[in-house]
Amino acid sequence: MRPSPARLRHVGPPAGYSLGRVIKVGVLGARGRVGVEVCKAVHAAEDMELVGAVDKDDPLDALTDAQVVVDFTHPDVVMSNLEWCVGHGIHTVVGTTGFDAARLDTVRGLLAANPGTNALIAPNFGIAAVLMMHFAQQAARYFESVEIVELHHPNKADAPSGTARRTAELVAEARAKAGIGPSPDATTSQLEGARGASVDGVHVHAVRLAGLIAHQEVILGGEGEILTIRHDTMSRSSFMPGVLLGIRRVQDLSGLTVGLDRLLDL
Ligand SMILES: NC(=O)C1=CN([C@@H]2O[C@H](COP(=O)(O)OP(=O)(O)OC[C@H]3O[C@@H](n4cnc5c(N)ncnc54)[C@H](OP(=O)(O)O)[C@@H]3O)[C@@H](O)[C@H]2O)C=CC1
Ligand SMILES: O=C(O)C1=N[C@H](C(=O)O)C[C@H](O)C1
Repeated sequence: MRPSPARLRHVGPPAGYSLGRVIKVGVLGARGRVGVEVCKAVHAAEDMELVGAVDKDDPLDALTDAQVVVDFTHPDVVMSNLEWCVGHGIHTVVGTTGFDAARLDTVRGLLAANPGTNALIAPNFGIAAVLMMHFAQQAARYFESVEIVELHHPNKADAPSGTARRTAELVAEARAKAGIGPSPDATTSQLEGARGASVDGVHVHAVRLAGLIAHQEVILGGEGEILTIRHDTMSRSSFMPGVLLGIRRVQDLSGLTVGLDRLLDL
């Protein structure tokens, strides 16, 4: 028998896990591009039951029976969704983007007021995307220059992407730890926006283009050479193994966990 690749070992039910234990799952954003995939994946999982599928203007009460709610909605509504779920003692797995340090602190406060309720918030549930971020963080300390280009479908609400923001934070953290200063840049005259947004000092450029799904390049430059780390999402089904892993694990976490990397052996 062919050995299963490590990525599959990480995403199936853990060894010793009883398939008799069915997790009741609700989905917020159920008619959205990702929400539809989540409903299909939960429905197909033997150890899960889809007990509520809610979209814009549907009553949240439809989620009352859920043990875990998955949220792929919109940065403008995710905080009130979280408030409702945590207030009802329901664990959450959140893919919706738009979380900065202040929002994460608010979530920590909500969870502290409802002990025993946990949340997993991840800017990207794709295993390859998580590895791309991890490799970028590892490489960051060896290069003088770094910039990030993220490329997405034109219906995306936020820019830059949550993944690009998080990658920039991780890269900036690694550079600071290694004592590397800002990337060299002698620009003195520019059209506003030409150099992208600065996230913790790392320049991030956002492309919105018909035909794309979700893609990112981290470009690192040093003496006479360039390293490009690129990730391409070819289908939104790629997020599902990570989402299912989050659903299976969130009940055993403690309070707030940020990033799918925290559930993997990286
Ligand atoms: N972490 C990850 O791996 C990934 C994260 N994302 C993020 O997930 C989010 C959703 O992405 P995507 O599926 O493409 O977006 P969509 O716009 O396709 O889906 C969002 C859905 O949520 C609905 N919605 C809006 N408000 C509410 C509400 N208050 N309650 C319930 N449902 C609501 C929307 O309805 P309507 O259209 O009527 O407004 C829509 O059907 C984004 O923030 C995106 O960046 C996306 C892919 C992967
Ligand atoms: O909106 C999307 O499509 C995606 N959003 C997430 C992000 O903002 O990083 C994840 C992925 O890039 C797809």
